[in-house]
Amino acid sequence: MSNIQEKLNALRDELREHNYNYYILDNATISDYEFDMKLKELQELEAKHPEFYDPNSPTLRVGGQITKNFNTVTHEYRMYSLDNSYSKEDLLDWEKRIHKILGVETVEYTCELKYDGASMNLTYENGVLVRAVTRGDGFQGDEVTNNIKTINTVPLRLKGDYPPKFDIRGEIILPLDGFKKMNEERVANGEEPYMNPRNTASGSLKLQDSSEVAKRPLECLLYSLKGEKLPIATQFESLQKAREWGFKVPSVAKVAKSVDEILEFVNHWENHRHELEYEIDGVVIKVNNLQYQDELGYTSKAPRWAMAYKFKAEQATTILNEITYQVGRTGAITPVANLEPVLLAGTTVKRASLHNADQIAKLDIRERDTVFVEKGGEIIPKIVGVNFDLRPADSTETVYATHCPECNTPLERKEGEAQHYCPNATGCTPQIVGRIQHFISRKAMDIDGLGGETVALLVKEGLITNYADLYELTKEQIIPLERMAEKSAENLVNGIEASKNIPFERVLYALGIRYVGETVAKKLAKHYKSIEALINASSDDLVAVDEIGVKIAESVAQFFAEDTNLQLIERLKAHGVQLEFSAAQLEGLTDTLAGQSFVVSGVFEKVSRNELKKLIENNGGKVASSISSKTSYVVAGDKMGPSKREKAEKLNITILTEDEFLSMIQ
Ligand SMILES: NC(=O)c1ccc[n+]([C@@H]2O[C@H](COP(=O)([O-])OP(=O)(O)OC[C@H]3O[C@@H](n4cnc5c(N)ncnc54)[C@H](O)[C@@H]3O)[C@@H](O)[C@H]2O)c1
Ligand SMILES: [Zn+2]
Repeated sequence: MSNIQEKLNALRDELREHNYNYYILDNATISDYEFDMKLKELQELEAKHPEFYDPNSPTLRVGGQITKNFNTVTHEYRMYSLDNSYSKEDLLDWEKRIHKILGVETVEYTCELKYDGASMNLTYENGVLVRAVTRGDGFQGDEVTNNIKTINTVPLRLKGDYPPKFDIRGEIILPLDGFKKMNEERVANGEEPYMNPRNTASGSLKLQDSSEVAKRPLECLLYSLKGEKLPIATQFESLQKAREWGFKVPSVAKVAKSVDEILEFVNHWENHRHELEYEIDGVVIKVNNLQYQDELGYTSKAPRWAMAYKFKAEQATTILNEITYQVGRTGAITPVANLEPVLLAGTTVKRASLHNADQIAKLDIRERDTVFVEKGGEIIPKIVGVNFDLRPADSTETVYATHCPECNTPLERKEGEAQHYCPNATGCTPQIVGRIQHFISRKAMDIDGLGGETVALLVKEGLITNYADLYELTKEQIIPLERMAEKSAENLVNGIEASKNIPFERVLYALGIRYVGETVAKKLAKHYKSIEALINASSDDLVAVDEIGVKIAESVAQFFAEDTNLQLIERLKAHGVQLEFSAAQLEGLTDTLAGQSFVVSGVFEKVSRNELKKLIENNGGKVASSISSKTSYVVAGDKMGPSKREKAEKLNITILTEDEFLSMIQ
């Protein structure tokens, strides 16, 4: 094999690997810019050496794939990628090509934002959403209609003068605010935060359980119409129409009449991108006239009538002074890069997250290295690479911490987990403080008059070492503390007293059991009704509870296997904290429907649909949203959908009337 051919093959293989990491694993290992530069290198090599043509080259194909987890659907109109440009010269070249093909002197363009998410094709027939399919390899994609239906900004029914049948394309994105909230919740539950909004949006579409997708604040931004004889003449008009029919189409799009006007739009958004509620990675420029678009057509991978102008991720170069380690409330260790301060995306950055030991090893990051720092949608900036040319000659490989920086206990790492842990839960200060801070937090015991800093102070002064100690604090102990006075001390003690009324499910969440977030705590509380019953449940019992997986079950069982935890619970109980359902909560709760799954459809007479669902759950049953072979009963009211009825009959599932259902729980 010739050298050139070897090089071509190596580049193609490398890019295929990156495509796989990016589209399938949602876990890219190089920046988009680096990827684009490598792709460009391959393109140029291939152009010089047509003798090594490969129809499967990454330069000729859309990078994604279909997965085997969903129905595969062939797109009626192929979904393409976009060509990239990074400079004015690139744009001028493109314009020249367009003028030449069309044989005209001036062309109008629509400039739009390039939303950074996952592409989606929606099919509407008679104003109703019938199908949602991912881009896949461009020819075929995964049918994810059920997942897409959970997104509020996807209209299920259109309004206005929509065409009888058409496809519309858009980007599924996760707005920054929602992304931040999801991550805060994950961190509070002792889980690792998601890397960035794009990966999380794209990963969400691949979930098998649409009720999980529904919990994520995804949005769909639309940008293109496809269909036969659509009543539109320009791209700009199609955006307006789509908006009228009920789609979410950002209103910033502009018509430009020259490359200079395009660049004005580009520059504006490069500077103002941080004011948007979601991430963009550039601008998309499209020939406005649809007739012209037809004439220009497509290359093997992208339309000739459109061009992406990509922003480079905002990057800075600086020196990594020191790697330190932070200990979280669950004992999880996070390595932190302490940087020579540097200006990035409008703020001074001094620290960056290094995620875990694998990440450090993968990028071969060392102290005193010159590193590239990027800030995307992440809350904390991250290091994306090292400038190896500037590495000091006496540099040595980073040896990950072996002992806890706070209490010097040897760190542990469980099989299959990325994070190291300090196992010294009861003797390691940040874990002690973190657990108490979690206990008092708003969604947990919500203790008025007590904040995170005061907790740290109380621990430092040796007044408390666990959350049960809070209930033994006296006003006299608190008054002498820094920034405390008679009144604030009184508020604090009253706040602690009042927390004794917080219901059991929130107390359970407050205990800070790993993986037991708000939702899981509610489920467990409802199922077991008292801490006693929960303590006596084995890991196997726990797994049998609906929606409790092995990971959660083991974590719960392990928590209650520890004597120190049991002692804490005894003390909480003695102080009057709610460790079981109250009489009011217990009222109306039974196990009558345990193990049965219900689908509710139609309109009811005696109870509302929501009340009906509540009755099912309160009696131990499960409510599902769609009929499957796992459904035990369908409760049918007036106007039950004919397709649901048909499906239930086909699967031989008993259909109950409202009265029949109510008599089951009498
Ligand atoms: N870092 C990596 O390892 C890696 C690997 C593969 C791909 N990538 C990145 O992905 C890019 C190639 O990806 P691609 O083909 O998915 O897409 P792309 O991001 O280059 O452009 C095409 C996509 O842009 C989206 N888009 C957003 N707003 C749009 C708008 N207003 N109008 C039209 N389309 C809009 C559409 O989903 C469309 O499919 C590469 O250039 C690279 O930057 C990175
Ligand atoms: Zn420790």
